[in-house]
Amino acid sequence: MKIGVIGLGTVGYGVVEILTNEKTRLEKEMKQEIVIKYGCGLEEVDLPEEIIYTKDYHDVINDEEIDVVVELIGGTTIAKNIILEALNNKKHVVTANKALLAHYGKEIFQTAKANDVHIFYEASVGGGIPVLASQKESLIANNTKEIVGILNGTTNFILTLMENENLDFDEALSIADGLGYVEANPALDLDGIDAAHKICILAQNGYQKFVDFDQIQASGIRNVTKLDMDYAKKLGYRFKMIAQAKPVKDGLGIDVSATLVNLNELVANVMDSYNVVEIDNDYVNNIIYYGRGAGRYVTASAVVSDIMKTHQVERWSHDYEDCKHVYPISSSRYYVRASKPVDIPYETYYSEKDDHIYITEEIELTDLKNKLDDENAVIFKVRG
Ligand SMILES: NC(=O)C1=CN([C@@H]2O[C@H](COP(=O)(O)OP(=O)(O)OC[C@H]3O[C@@H](n4cnc5c(N)ncnc54)[C@H](OP(=O)(O)O)[C@@H]3O)[C@@H](O)[C@H]2O)C=CC1
Ligand SMILES: N[C@@H](CC=O)C(=O)O
Repeated sequence: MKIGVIGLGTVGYGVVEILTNEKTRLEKEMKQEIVIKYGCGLEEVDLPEEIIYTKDYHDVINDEEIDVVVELIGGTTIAKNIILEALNNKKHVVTANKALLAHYGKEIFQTAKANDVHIFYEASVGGGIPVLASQKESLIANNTKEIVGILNGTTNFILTLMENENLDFDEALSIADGLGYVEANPALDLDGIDAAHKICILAQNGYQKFVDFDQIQASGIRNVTKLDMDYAKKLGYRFKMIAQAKPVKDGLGIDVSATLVNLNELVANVMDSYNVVEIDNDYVNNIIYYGRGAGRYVTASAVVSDIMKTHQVERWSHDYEDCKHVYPISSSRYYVRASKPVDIPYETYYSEKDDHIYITEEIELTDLKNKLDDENAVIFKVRG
């Protein structure tokens, strides 16, 4: 097997390290030689001497000897060209690029099929957690009822540090960045877009439908304050950025939002950069995947497994229909902080200083907003 790794940053360099350190064991397992022929990056890094360094990805995708191209530069422009050109050159592709797959998955999967080559992308969801392989292989007997998860390590890490270390938002973000968790554009993490990319990929594979990413509504954690975190805790809840997908009417309900989760729920206790994915299935019922969702070796672990897979298994099928509609999931219980008492259906009421805190009964968001005579009221979803 001859591999070219394009992108030698956090994940790409980790892939080179793991493949180099584990070469003997992996070769024995795969019963073949495993060679990284190229490392491609914009700036030269320290590579083992047998690996050819190049700045130009064309060297990799046009080399007839290369059979696996590993795309780890991120983004949706050059990365898209790399992947489509590599597939059209009959190379297997491995990527961690969730943004690209959420936006252009259909075109990419169809190009792989047309060229009779594999594309694997386990690292794109949940870092090192083998959740996509489980969906495509181990859970294939089941129809998926619901997918719920914490899918972004950066925001979970920030929420954890804000709560446990009393750090402010920017301090926590800077630590997450130093640990290699944060996207090149941090807004993707903070505004829930990265989690939306991941729930889009999980929903596609779970419901065998291509989802139009632009129809997904996502919000992030920028509006979560220490004040609301403290009130949530007093009422027995913790803030988590929850991604959710389930069948709704003639399509799928998909949502990403900062949500108060009951402390008795397992999801509420997933801290640090850990991710969790709960998949409710019709035969095997609820299955929970838990592990680190971001970081060099965590992510590189999934990429290396996928590289091996290109030489092991049948191609994953992506013969999906288009999902007709994506709906927001707006019927929920809500946390409301208002500056005066309000007339809404509620389960719990708490008041401190000038704040009036409610946990509502299940209600449609528009009905709740209509009933609230307070434009400045703070509203978050509640779970559990
Ligand atoms: N970090 C993580 O924990 C995770 C990352 N991912 C995904 O993995 C992918 C890589 O992420 P990550 O390693 O963190 O990103 P980095 O920014 O650390 O690495 C990307 C590397 O690609 C290089 N690069 C950019 N353009 C080119 C090009 N045209 N040719 C060659 N190299 C290029 C960059 O160089 P330069 O810096 O000079 O621009 C950089 O070194 C992304 O899709 C990301 O979303 C997925 C799961 C977890
Ligand atoms: N920025 C992402 C990296 C992994 O996907 C995250 O924080 O989860």
